[in-house]
Amino acid sequence: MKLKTAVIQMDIAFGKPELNYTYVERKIREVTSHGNLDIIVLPELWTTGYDLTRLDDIADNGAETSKGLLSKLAKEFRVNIIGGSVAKKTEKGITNTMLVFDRDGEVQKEYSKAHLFRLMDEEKYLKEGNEDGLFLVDGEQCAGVICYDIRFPEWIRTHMIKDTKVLFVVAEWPKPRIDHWKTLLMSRAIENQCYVVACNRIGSDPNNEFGGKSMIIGPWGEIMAEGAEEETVLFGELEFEEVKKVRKTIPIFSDRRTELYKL
Ligand SMILES: NC(=O)CCC(=O)C(=O)O
Repeated sequence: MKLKTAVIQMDIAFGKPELNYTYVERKIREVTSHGNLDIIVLPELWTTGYDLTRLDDIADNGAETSKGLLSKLAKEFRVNIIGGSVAKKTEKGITNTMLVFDRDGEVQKEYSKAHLFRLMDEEKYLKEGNEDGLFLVDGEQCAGVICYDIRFPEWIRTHMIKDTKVLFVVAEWPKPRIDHWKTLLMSRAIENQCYVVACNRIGSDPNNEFGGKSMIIGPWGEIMAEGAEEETVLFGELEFEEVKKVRKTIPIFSDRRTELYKL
């Protein structure tokens, strides 16, 4: 089975959810008009950007508005949507939450960022998640994590030992560390022998310039598509048989010596 995937690398209007909703709807209508797509991926915090000091006013209550829009589009175009993440207002606080929809527009997963990034003050305004990022896409095991999460290989590995074939990464990764971004994504793909589909934003906000370089990486570590620093859509086909082949050639999952690993 081959899944045609589109990664929407976009700018985000700082603290202006309405503008971002309009933009994302237009963009999804545009990419789906190019032909049959199976998966669409959006970046981190695409409704608000990192306007953290105003989150009390602009975070999405229960993520209901974001869910309404993405569910409608997923159903209309019969496409899976890895809906980046949004600032979700809950009774316990605001979370940075990934929303995943299947082709019927049903929510398949909500994953809240487990590792909050202090360099961008996340811990002051957001509550961390405590659940895994596992979900199925068309019946195949996938996982999703958010930006800084990729610096924790042990967190990613806990997802990968479930025979997970694709790791989706949604991000707002700043330009000064874009080499880390690329190296970390490549490493996660090679060490887990999986596809990595990573969506970063471009543009800037009052505190950061973001680096783009969204990527689709194959299970052998090959770069299948890479964005520049401008608005773009990356396309790639994910073929689950490829993951099986790589894992058979170098069987790292069965060669693991977990009795030696003291974490
Ligand atoms: N939004 C984020 O989590 C950014 C993570 C980051 O920049 C890093 O260097 O890690």
